[in-house]
Amino acid sequence: MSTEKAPAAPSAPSAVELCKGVNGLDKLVLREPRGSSAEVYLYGGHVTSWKNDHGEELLFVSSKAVFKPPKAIRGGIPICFPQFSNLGSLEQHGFARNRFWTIETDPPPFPTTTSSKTFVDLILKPSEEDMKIWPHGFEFRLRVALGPGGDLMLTSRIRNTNTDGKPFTFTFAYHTYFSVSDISEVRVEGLETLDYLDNLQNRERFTEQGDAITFESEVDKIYLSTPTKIAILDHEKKRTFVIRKDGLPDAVVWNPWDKKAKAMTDFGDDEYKHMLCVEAAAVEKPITLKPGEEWRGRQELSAVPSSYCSGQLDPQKVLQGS
Ligand SMILES: O=P(O)(O)OC[C@H]1O[C@@H](O)[C@H](O)[C@@H](O)[C@@H]1O
Repeated sequence: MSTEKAPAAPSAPSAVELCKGVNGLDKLVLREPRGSSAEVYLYGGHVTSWKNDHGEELLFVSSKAVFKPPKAIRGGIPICFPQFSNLGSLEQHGFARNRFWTIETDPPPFPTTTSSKTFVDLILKPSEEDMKIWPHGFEFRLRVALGPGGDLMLTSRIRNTNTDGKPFTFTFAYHTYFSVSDISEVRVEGLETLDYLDNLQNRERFTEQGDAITFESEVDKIYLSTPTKIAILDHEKKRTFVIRKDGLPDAVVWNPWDKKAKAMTDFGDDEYKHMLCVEAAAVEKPITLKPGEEWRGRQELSAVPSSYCSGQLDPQKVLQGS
């Protein structure tokens, strides 16, 4: 009887790899066979890169971003939790974006199975220090997945693990920085005629006009009860980003423009021209969870050639002649 081992099958390159990023911080790199990729830092549970199958970067990260705690990384997809903006007693946008998350190898099953095989599961639990500023037990599970066609999917599951019987309340946002060629050539579709709170005018409530949103000055608005699908059309790049969201009724639209850009130390003076934040969020109606309850909020991003998506060139509409 031969004791020789059969030759090992050639191993495929690992779809998810843990390596060192800027300043030696741990990051995970997800790769899809067709070429798309994503990067996630354990610091902040923060997606810092999403590339299509041509290797083009789709997210904006500032050239001046500081990859050093306690500063949150400027760009990519910071997670705002348990507080959006300054709507509470915590630091701006909460603390999840500047804590170290851990990899969870065997998370509780998802109610629906995703088609993606390229994903990573992270978890954040409060430290003793966190409990002093926000006295609640929670488990925040984040799955970052890359679809076969290059779609980037983020699913958050937040569970109340309080043992004192108390509920807790939070606000939330996926603070996504999209990379755009020229902000003055960009428009956002899906928010027309909606009500919004204007952060630049004491969060006063206004109603958006009927046209797609375009940009010619600073914008900082919280659109309320938005549709599940929002599109960002980048004419120069001939690219459309489609945001699909679930459990996140609001959408924050932010561009700091020139003056605020200059005031931010971790943001280049002219970089506002090349980014736009459209943030799937739950802000107006905070989420309350009783002990044992879990909330789920999901965002799915895709980047498609514009001609397939803009209202006028929708192939269905062209076929129907409307
Ligand atoms: O500088 P930060 O804390 O990352 O926040 C950036 C911006 O984030 C947006 O979501 C807010 O609406 C803005 O008001 C804020 O300026």
